[in-house]
Amino acid sequence: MDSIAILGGMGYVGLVTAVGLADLGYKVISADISEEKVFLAKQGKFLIYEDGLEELFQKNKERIDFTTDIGLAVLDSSIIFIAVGTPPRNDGEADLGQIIEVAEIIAQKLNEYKIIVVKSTVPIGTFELVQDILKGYGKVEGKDYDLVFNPEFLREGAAVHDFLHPQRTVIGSSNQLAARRIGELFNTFQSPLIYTTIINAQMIKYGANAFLASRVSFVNELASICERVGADITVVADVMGMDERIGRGYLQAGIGFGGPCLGKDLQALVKMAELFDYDSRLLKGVLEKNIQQRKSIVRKIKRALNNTLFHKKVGVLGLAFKPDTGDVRMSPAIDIVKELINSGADVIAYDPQGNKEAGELIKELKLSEDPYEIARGADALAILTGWRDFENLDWLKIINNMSGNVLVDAVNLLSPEIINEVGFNYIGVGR
Ligand SMILES: NC(=O)C1=CN([C@@H]2O[C@H](COP(=O)(O)OP(=O)(O)OC[C@H]3O[C@@H](n4cnc5c(N)ncnc54)[C@H](O)[C@@H]3O)[C@@H](O)[C@H]2O)C=CC1
Ligand SMILES: O=C(O)[C@H]1O[C@H](OP(=O)(O)OP(=O)(O)OC[C@H]2O[C@@H](n3ccc(=O)[nH]c3=O)[C@H](O)[C@@H]2O)[C@H](O)[C@@H](O)[C@@H]1O
Repeated sequence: MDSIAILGGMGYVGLVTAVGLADLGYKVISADISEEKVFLAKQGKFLIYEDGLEELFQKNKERIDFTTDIGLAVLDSSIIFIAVGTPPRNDGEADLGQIIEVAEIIAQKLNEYKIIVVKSTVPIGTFELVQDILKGYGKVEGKDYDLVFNPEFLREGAAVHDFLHPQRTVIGSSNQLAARRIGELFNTFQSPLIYTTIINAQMIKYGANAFLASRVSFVNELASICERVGADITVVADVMGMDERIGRGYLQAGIGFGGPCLGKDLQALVKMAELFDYDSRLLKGVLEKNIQQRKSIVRKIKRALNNTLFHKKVGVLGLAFKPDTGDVRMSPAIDIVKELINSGADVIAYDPQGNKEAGELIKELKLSEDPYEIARGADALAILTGWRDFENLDWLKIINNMSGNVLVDAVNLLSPEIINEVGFNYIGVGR
C-alpha cells in the first residue's frame, strides 16, 4: 500500500487531508516547518478547530506520523501531497515561495519514482516552475516523478465533512497512470472523479472560487439597489433562488466575502488573466463591490450616529470571517473594526471563537468574553459575523445595557420586526 507524505501537513488543508487519508486506510506522514504545530500535534493537539477533526484523528492516529523533517517525509513516501500556503503578494499575485521551498527539498531528496500531487491552489505556470526545479537536480519527469494537480474544494468550518463527502474530485495530469493511481485513493467516495489536464484543473479551482465570490458581490449589488428602491433583498434572493437555474447558494447579502481564499484567489485570477493579456473588468468589479460593501457598513453605523464616530462607543458582535470558525484572516469584520477605530470610535468586540486571533491583529481593540458586556454604555451595536448564537441573545437585556439604540446587522441575521419591537433602530443590508 502507498505511504503518503503531506507537506504543509499542519495547515487547514494539509491536516484535514492527512487525517482524511488515514481514515481511508493509508499510512500518512504529515510534515510541516512549524515546530510548534508539530510539537502539539504529537500530543494530539491542533491549533485549528474543525468539527469532527479530533475524533477522526483519534480513530486513525496509529496511521499518522507528524514531523518537521520534510526531507524524511519525502524519502519515506511513494506519494507526496503539497498543501503549503499560496498567500497573496502585495500586487495580488499568488506568492509561490512555500511551493518553491518544498519543491527544492523534494528535488534534493527524490530517491525513487514518486507521484507529486499539488493540492494548494496554484496559478498557471506553477507546474512548469516545479518541473524546472526538479530538472535542476537532474530529475526526469516520467522516470523519477510525475505531477498531478488535485485541487481542494473544502470550506473552513465544514472541512472534515467536505473532505469525506466531496461533490467531485478533480485530478489533473498529463500522465494517465499517475492520475489513475491518485484517483484510486479516493475511489470509495460516491462522487464523480474527473480526470483532466492540469490547466483545466487549475481553471476549475479558480473558476469555482471566482464564481462563488461573484454570486456574493452580485447579491450585494442587488441589495444596494433594493435598499434604495425599498425592497427586501432577503425575500428577493430567496425567491430568485427557487429557480433551479439560479440555485440557493451564495445569495446571502451582507458584509461581503472574506477569509483567506475567495478574495486571494480572485485577485490571483485577475493577475493571471493580465499576464495572459486579458483585462478582466467583470472580476475586478466583483472585488471592487466587495470592498465597497465593507465601507458601506461603516457608513451605515456613522450615519445612524449623527454622522460622526468620534468618541462614540460601538459594540461589535462577531470578528471571524464567517460563523463556525475562529479564523479572522482577511475578515471583513477586521477591516470594519479598524476603520471604526481610525475614525475615533471606542470599539469593544466579542466573538465566540475569534477573540484571541483578532486581538493579535488589532492591538488597540478591546475584547470581552461576554456579549452583554460589550453592549454596556454603547451608542451602537454592529453584528459583523452571522453566528447563530447571536439570534438567541436576550436583546431586551442588551438594549437596557446600552446608552443608544442603534443596531447595524451587517449580515442580516436578525428579524427587523422582532428587533424593532424591542426598541432598537434596526439597520440591515438591502432591506
Ligand atoms: N483553507 C482552506 O479552506 C482552503 C485552502 N486551499 C488552498 O490550500 C493551500 C493551503 O491553504 P491552508 O491550508 O489554508 O494554508 P495554511 O496557512 O493553513 O497552511 C499552510 C501550512 O504550510 C506550512 N508550511 C509553510 N512552508 C512550509 C514548508 N516550506 N514546508 C512545509 N510546510 C510549510 C505552514 O507552517 C502551514 O502549517 C492554499 O493554496 C489555499 O489556497 C484550498 C481549499 C480550501
Ligand atoms: O479555496 C478555498 O479556500 C475555499 O474557499 C471557500 O471556502 P471558505 O473560504 O472556507 O468559505 P465560504 O463558506 O465559501 O465563505 C466565503 C465567504 O463568503 C461569505 N458569504 C458566503 C455565502 C453567502 O451567501 N454570502 C456571503 O457573504 C462568507 O461569509 C465568507 O466570508 C469555498 O467555498 C471552498 O469551496 C474553497 O475550497
